[in-house]
Amino acid sequence: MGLTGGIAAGKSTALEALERLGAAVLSTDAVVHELYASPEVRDLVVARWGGAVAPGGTVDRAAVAAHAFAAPEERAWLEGVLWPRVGARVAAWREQVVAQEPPPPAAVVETPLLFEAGMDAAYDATLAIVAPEALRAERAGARGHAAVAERTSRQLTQEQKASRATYVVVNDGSIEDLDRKLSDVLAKLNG
Ligand SMILES: CC(C)(COP(=O)(O)OP(=O)(O)OC[C@H]1O[C@@H](n2cnc3c(N)ncnc32)[C@H](O)[C@@H]1O)[C@@H](O)C(=O)NCCC(=O)NCCS
Ligand SMILES: Nc1ncnc2c1ncn2[C@@H]1O[C@H](COP(=O)(O)OP(=O)(O)OP(=O)(O)O)[C@@H](O)[C@H]1O
Repeated sequence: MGLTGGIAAGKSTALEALERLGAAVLSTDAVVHELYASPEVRDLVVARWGGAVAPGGTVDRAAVAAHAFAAPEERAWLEGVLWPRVGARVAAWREQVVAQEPPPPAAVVETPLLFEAGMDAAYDATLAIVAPEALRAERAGARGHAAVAERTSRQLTQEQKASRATYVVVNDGSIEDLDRKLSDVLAKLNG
């Protein structure tokens, strides 16, 4: 199942909850983090944007975001580098999950741009995590990501994500509420 949602809607929190409920889980944001730690991807971004994006040899994600969200062609270049590599990692992970005995109740991949990148076609079902705007703003504020407006403008709205998804979970309560809602989704998925 593919899991998505807007910035700070609670995608990672939902993924953790699904893992507690027994699902096999993978986050493409985490895969992207690993890719920046590889010399191959680091060298590609340094070749494009200069040594200041990897001071001391470690990629500075805020510096990458400043370049990537400054112009559509820069963002497209970065996505062209990362998405095929993310896709290969997801495919390898799925092969490993399929071989698990007993099989997990679900295999869930968190992908922020699931619909925008057309990656939803790779899944039997999709799940959108949504939350009221005020709550998202409050939760995102604690985060302090660079270029939030640019990221948001590149994404579908919460309503659009919800209308495309097989399942929708509103993350407006406690973690226990979220667990219960996700447990219902797993029951439907296997029902
Ligand atoms: C630009 C980068 C370095 C910023 O890193 P940072 O640590 O600040 O953010 P992080 O990666 O944790 O992402 C946080 C959120 O930003 C949003 N976001 C990330 N990339 C994009 C993008 N290309 N377009 C729109 N929103 C995005 C998502 O909602 C995501 O959940 C990084 O996000 C990146 O390399 N993005 C391009 C790859 C991509 O498209 N990733 C999305 C999952 S495949
Ligand atoms: N039900 C909840 N109750 C309390 N706090 C929550 C709940 N859901 C999420 N949060 C908090 O809100 C913040 C954002 O949640 P989370 O990181 O899961 O969102 P995300 O959609 O993965 O964000 P991003 O777009 O930044 O990757 C986190 O600090 C998380 O702990």
